[in-house]
Amino acid sequence: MPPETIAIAADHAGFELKELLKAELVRLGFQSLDLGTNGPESVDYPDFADKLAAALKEGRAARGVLICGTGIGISIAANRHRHVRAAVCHDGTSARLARQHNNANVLALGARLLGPEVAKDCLETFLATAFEGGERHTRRVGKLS
Ligand SMILES: O=C(CO)[C@H](O)[C@H](O)[C@H](O)COP(=O)(O)O
Repeated sequence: MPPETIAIAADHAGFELKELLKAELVRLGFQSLDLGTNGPESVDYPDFADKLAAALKEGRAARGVLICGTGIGISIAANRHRHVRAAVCHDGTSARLARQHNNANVLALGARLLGPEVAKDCLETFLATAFEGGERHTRRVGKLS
């Protein structure tokens, strides 16, 4: 079976962490779909959230990672798309619960807030954790869309 493709995008604040997490994705056995930005020049995070939302909608990836300075702006932008459930995570626990309870399909990270090891832990946990399902979580997630 081919490796699962994970879409990844960032603004200028998240560019460096995106590069690091791309390598981490390969180490974890995934393939990355890099949607930019491709350098440290200032860009607007909504543009990259929109690119990732489009990739998910078109089936080019089922899950994604978005990075800006705090994870906040880019997650707000991504969550304007009905098919996106983007969760800003700060540690392994929030990443695990974002999957188990919220069935989040996008991990949002703040590159100016997290060290590389914590960011890698968020990524690995997010990708390894399944939605818990069950009546209450399924009902609540259903109400989101
Ligand atoms: O949207 C944000 C704040 O929630 C992100 O952290 C952005 O990356 C940040 O606003 C970019 O700031 P800059 O001063 O333009 O580098």
